Amino acid sequence: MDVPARVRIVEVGPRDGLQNESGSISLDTKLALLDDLAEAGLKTLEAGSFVNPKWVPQMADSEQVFAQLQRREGVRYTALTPNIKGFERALEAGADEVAVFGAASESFSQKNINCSIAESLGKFEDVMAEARRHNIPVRGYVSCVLGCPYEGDITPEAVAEVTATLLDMGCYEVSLGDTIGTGTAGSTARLLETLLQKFRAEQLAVHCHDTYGQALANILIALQHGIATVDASVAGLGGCPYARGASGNVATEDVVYMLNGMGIATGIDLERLMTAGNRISAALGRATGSRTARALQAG
Ligand SMILES: CC(C)(COP(=O)([O-])OP(=O)([O-])OC[C@H]1O[C@@H](n2cnc3c(N)ncnc32)[C@H](O)[C@@H]1OP(=O)([O-])[O-])[C@@H](O)C(=O)NCCC(=O)NCCSC(=O)C[C@@](C)(O)CC(=O)[O-]
Repeated sequence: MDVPARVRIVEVGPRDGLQNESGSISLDTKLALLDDLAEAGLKTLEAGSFVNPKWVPQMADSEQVFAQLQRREGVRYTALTPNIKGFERALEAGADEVAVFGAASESFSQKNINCSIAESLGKFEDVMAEARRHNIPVRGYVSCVLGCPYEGDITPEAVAEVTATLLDMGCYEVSLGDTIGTGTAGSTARLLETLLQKFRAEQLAVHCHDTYGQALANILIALQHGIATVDASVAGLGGCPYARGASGNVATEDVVYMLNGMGIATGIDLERLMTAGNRISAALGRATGSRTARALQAG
């Protein structure tokens, strides 16, 4: 299959990237990051999450983030909402889109959102009904699609089952989370071959953590299977609080560099994106996790 001519990048750095940081990050730093990312041309920014602040304290100020962010024309500011309480908070805050997040692993579901997969899907139905009433698009996530920190291997059939339920209930797209980054080109291809017998490529996105250095290879496989939505995190920020040792998402800069080289359009300015990555890395007191940024800025 031909690779897509254009790829939409969903920037998850402000949420997935920052949610696991233990030090305090000022509201101004978060707002500057969102502004820098919009300036670089990103059109979908996952700006925060409306979860229990006791479990993910770094996202406790998501209301303030939404209240104070500098909205840009054509940019969608999105948030995670695990249940109706989260949805109500997101609605009140003015999120343009929300995401429900399930898992293909029972153990991960319990650790992450404190309920079974079946219970989580019931909660997402409630979110979906309210979202429909308010015309808010809902994205779905499935975590652990290529491995679980507690259960090990996960079958493509288990992923297909949760994906089907999320799409049936009205998610416009399902993002396939390789939460601990154990997937390889081989396992990604096997997963997608199963999923694409049931779903269209336009219904799927990939969300690759780079823990084992496999993310770009897995994204390339996804592109070759016609998938045209890729999640990424500027400067490779992040890690999942419920998956010990998980590194950040693939760095957005690295994805854009690869796509530029393949002649695939993204609408993103790599220089400006690196500026965004440098600023947030400096604010966090560390070097960027983007190999592209490190190489292009060396010397
Ligand atoms: C899901 C819950 C909320 C269930 O939490 P729970 O404890 O089962 O909820 P509950 O309904 O039993 O309520 C208990 C307390 O939580 C409060 N509560 C209940 N819901 C909310 C809410 N929405 N916002 C704020 N507060 C909430 C509720 O009000 C109550 O407060 P209390 O009466 O004790 O003071 C909890 O387990 C939680 O917050 N978990 C954190 C989940 C999370 O953010 N995980 C990280 C993101 S997922 C991820 O990173 C993976 C992804 C998406 O990137 C893809 C990939 O890489 O695979």
